[in-house]
Amino acid sequence: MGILEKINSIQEELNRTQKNKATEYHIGLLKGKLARYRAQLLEPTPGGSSGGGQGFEVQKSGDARIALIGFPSVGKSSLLSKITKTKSEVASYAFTTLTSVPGVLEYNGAELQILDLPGIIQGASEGKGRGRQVIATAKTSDLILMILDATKGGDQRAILERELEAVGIRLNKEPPNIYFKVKKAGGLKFNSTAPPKHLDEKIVGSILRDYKIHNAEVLVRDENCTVEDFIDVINASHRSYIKCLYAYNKIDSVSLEEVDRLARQPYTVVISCELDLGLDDLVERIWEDLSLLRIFTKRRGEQVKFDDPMVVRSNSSVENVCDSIHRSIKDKFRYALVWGASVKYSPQKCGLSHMVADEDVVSIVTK
Ligand SMILES: Nc1nc2c(ncn2[C@@H]2O[C@H](COP(=O)(O)OP(=O)(O)OP(=O)(O)O)[C@@H](O)[C@H]2O)c(=O)[nH]1
Ligand SMILES: [K+]
Ligand SMILES: [Mg+2]
Repeated sequence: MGILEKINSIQEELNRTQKNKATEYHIGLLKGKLARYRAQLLEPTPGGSSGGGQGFEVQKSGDARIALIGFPSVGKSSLLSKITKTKSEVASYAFTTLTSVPGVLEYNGAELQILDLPGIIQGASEGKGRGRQVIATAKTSDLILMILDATKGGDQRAILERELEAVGIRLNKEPPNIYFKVKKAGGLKFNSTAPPKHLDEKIVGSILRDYKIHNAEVLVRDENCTVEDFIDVINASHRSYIKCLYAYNKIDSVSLEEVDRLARQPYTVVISCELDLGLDDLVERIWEDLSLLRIFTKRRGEQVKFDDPMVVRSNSSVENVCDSIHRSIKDKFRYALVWGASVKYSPQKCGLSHMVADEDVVSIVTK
């Protein structure tokens, strides 16, 4: 049996199995197996073409990457053409876009790379259409912008989420709070800070045996962790935790009541590329979701250039700021003077580990 058939047969068995206390253990094991086969599917085959599918990978550029994901003809290319200077072909037929088309959105002094991609369809994660390549590209992004068609109701959103889930993308979720380490000997050491409600040593041990892992340390730090969370932790190298913003396009063609209903969904904005509605709000939400920080660097004796910020990721320290300026600056680092929201006094003398905040001014003092 090929991997795809194995995946399908497990999927069928999962669909057949009623969910209750008695089958919980069996379902957990099946899910563990499913994740193992899916991971194999994504491994590049030796000598052959890569299962993950690089295909049309574009060079990353700018301060962050945003991938446009959605069914065909929902308006991905229309959006790229609206919010960047790049023109991507727009047409009423499906699969107009056949490769990835990068555009640049300049906002708040940052350069954001927006990737227009071919439409994906149900079954994309198993290689339907160019789905596998599209999803592999989405996995490299800092934010997924899921474009949905407001006129098409139904479960577009859920179908796309399942396709992304199937290749290990986790949307708007933090990595599970479980410590996991494979050991050379000593069997399974299972511990938790508080008794987990949905996990126990028996299921954890069985899933690990299926992965041929016999010695490991597991510490569950959150009582709400599920079997799925534990499976994600074993497969951590295949998991990507990515923020997702949902944009319903074509709101010009539905009733106000429907627009209102869609706009109330979590992580959602409503837009019309055709009538230019909601696009400014969308860009602002993209910026917020990326949580980028603007840092103004100041050389000794010079004025701060407030029109030219340096952009770093959230949770950045003075050390990260140094690395963004120049690779070797850390070797000569004495201290940093920081003005702004991250310090009590302005300026304050700070070390490499000091965490910076949006719009801080940083001056590096070197030896
Ligand atoms: N009514 C309406 N139509 C729109 C809107 N935005 C795009 N369209 C139309 O939707 C159709 C598809 O637009 P595209 O931008 O090509 O869609 P796409 O998602 O890039 O399509 P593929 O590349 O084929 O996957 C075109 O006929 C557009 O004119 C909108 O806001 N309202
Ligand atoms: K189209
Ligand atoms: Mg397109």
